[in-house]
Amino acid sequence: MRQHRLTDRARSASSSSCVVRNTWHRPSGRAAATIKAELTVDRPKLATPPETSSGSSSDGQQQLQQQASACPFLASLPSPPKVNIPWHKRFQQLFAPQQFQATVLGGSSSSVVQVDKAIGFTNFVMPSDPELVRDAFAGELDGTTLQSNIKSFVALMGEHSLVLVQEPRHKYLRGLLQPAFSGSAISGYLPAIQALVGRHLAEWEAAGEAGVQGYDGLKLLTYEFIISITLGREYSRQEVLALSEHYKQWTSGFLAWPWLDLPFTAFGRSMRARNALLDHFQQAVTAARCKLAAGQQVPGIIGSLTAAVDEEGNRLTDLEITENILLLLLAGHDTSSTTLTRLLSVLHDTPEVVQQLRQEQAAVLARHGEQLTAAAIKDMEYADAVIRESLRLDPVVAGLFRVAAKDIDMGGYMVPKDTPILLPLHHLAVNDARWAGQTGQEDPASFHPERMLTEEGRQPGAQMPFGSGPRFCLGERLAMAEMKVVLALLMRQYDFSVDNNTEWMQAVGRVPKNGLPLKLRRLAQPVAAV
Ligand code: HEM
Repeated sequence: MRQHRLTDRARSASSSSCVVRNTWHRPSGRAAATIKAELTVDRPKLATPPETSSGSSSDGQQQLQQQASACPFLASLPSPPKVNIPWHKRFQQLFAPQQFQATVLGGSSSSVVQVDKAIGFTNFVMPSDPELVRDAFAGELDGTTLQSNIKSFVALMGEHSLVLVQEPRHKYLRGLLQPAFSGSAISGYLPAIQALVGRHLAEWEAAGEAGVQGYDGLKLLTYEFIISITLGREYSRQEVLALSEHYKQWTSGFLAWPWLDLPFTAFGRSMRARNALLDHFQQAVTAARCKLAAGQQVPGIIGSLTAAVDEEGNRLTDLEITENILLLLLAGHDTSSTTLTRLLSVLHDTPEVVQQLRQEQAAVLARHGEQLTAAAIKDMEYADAVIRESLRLDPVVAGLFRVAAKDIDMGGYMVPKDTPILLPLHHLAVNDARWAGQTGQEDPASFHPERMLTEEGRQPGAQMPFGSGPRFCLGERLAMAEMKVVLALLMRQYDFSVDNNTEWMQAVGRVPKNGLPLKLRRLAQPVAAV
């Protein structure tokens, strides 16, 4: 069905006419043609939004007060239909975001809904159309949306953190960080990644029948990975564990009350841990700058960051580098470990997928040899599909917030300036229209990597596990390379089993309550080139 979507964007607010840029939403989801139209609109009566129910409307009589926009066109639009979510269900937002999103969107066929404030919880609008979600991501570039910042997050991340700075500073900073994540940079990290993953697999094998806690093992692996690839050297286990203690203390502050930065408060302890991490990174930056000054190469992401220079010859300051290394620790650690944990769990139950992965490795070995080069990683199409399919069913980042930077038209509804916009990434991924109505192996609820290899499956569809727009995950290629190295080395040399008899709890993504006990046995006949 052809749907009309007016996005934004009042230019003149003072008269009864405003210039609006119209975009027409095509069912293909491709970027729409943009036309400028001069609209002269009589200010109509303000619309009262229809109310939809999640089965729990407070009194069924509530009428939303539409906030009037200064732009007559925007003022003529209705507010998104309201969904009433009882207070106790609002906690799902924290502990079961996927269920929360289904609760909010389940009862409405509208492309956008709104939810009121509740004690301790913000109000927000939630778009259910993937193209509106992409627009909200992209809106940071044309000033219609902003990244949302919460106080504790700003204090703990630091004002130079890429994830917090707003446009146009964000674009500038990202441009300086980008080379550290280019194809050639990742190619350079691959030998270290292969050696590191090989060491961890050998340790798990050495645990024999006692096995290891798979989730903890993967967390240690991805932590060591991000520390050593970022700081450009091998770290001893002792060093990794010491830094990991600071990391845990630091991240615990994200849930703490952020106004009392004192030694005995959780937030204060978290800030101390942040400082300890920054001190460590500062020493590494100083050493890297000395090496660069002496004309030596500095390996790792830190080498790229200390060498980065803009068109006018400006470099990143020490604080910009150290605060962004802190961000990489956060962005690149739990995300990959949770995805890999889910992967081990699902592969345990799908031996036919394991078999396919092994066949692919036999072919990759034949074409590229033992070394996992950039070409070999690129050649692992099936492993790529397996990871993307796992992220479809369980995107680690279940949802993200943005804020309306001004009054905007979202799918034909008026969303006032400063309204939080909750982007339901999990709900979109599992309800992707590409697989709707399929049955058997292809049922949308089934793990079926082959769907990702079809022409349709190669398109992004409603799946955005790495986000979209100007803040699309900077580490996506590095994360995919890391996860493919783990899959490749595991499949080539080992048989494995996990204890899947567990509940999954919400943390950064869903994690196993039982720690996912894991046993690794070396294959009697390792996968060989064919
Ligand atoms: C499975 C693994 C990963 C997933 C699912 C993931 C997901 C995401 C998502 C959804 C965003 C967008 C956030 C937003 O729009 O506000 C993001 C941003 C980001 N990610 Fe990842 N990520 C992963 C791994 C990594 C790794 C390994 C690194 C670095 C080593 C990394 C670095 C970043 C950075 C720096 C940003 C901020 C980009 C910006 O604001 O411009 N990520 N990631």
